[in-house]
Amino acid sequence: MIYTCTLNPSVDYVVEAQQIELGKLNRATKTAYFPGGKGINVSRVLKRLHVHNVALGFIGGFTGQFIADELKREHILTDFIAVPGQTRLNIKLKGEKETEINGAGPIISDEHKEALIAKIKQLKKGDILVLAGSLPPSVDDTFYVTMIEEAKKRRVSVVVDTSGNALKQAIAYEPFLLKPNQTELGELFGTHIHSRHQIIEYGKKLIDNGVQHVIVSLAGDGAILFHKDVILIAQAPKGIVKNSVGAGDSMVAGFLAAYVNEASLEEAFRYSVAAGSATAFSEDLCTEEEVHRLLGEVNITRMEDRV
Ligand SMILES: Nc1ncnc2c1ncn2[C@@H]1O[C@H](COP(=O)(O)OP(=O)(O)O)[C@@H](O)[C@H]1O
Ligand SMILES: O=P(O)(O)OC[C@H]1O[C@](O)(COP(=O)(O)O)[C@@H](O)[C@@H]1O
Repeated sequence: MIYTCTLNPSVDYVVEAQQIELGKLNRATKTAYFPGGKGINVSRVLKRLHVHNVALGFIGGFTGQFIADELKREHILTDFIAVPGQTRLNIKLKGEKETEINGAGPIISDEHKEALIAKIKQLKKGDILVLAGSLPPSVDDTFYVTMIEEAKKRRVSVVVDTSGNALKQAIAYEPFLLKPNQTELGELFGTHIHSRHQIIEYGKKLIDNGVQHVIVSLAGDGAILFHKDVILIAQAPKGIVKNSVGAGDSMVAGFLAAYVNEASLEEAFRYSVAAGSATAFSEDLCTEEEVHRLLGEVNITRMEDRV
């Protein structure tokens, strides 16, 4: 079974306006609410690709209830821990440019943290645990390490899609998959990445450190996959971007969906990039139909001689 874990879910409130001027009254032309947070997005895309999974994490208040209701409506299994306070509301402003304001999230007590660890202790050999997104301010960034340690004791494969220190600490545990974007990859090594050459250099370092698969996502420029001695470079399909929120999460889901269906590495990567782009070209997350439509448009080349 695949378990996703979102410590800090969100209701993503997407607001479109012709132009947005700070300090003035702006009128929206369109608004929408989506259940969000990185693990929850992974769960929603997996389900659309017919892969059963369970969404774990903390939810609270009317925003948390909205997430629980929406996932139920989509027939996604959940095992959330209800906490006092409100799940955050993340604002995604779409004017001439995309601007995001992500909330901080509620306070999580030690008792609730322990309740989540108890759920991780129930996982079994062969399960996959996806740890995705930021941590609420009251949760120390070593909490992911605690969860990874419990998962690894049980031979559960761990996927990590977060940033900052939490991501840095995860590397020592040789996760199954990391999906940093270019900025996050640079942060991991305390640098800014400006070239393809640097992406290759730092991607290889992650593999040399024991990470099993690394996908560095490059938004409209596609992605690069690293695994053992293999480096695959994908060009993303071209299209009109409607809402790129969740594109990275869709990549993780696409890769896992193909992996559990025993696809080859290249096919799993193709599926991953198609899912990311299908989400970027959709208002909500991708549909299976759109992912399949884009598969043939993902151009993958192999970088020879990984030395
Ligand atoms: N403008 C775009 N055109 C085509 N595909 C895109 C675009 N933006 C994102 N994608 C797809 O989504 C994937 C993840 O996007 P990215 O923005 O790098 O992730 P994140 O949201 O994690 O930063 C990309 O690798 C690509 O496949
Ligand atoms: O946990 P964080 O880092 O604040 O990110 C949460 C946000 O990320 C998202 O999961 C989208 O992530 P991506 O665009 O990176 O795929 C939104 O649904 C949510 O608002």
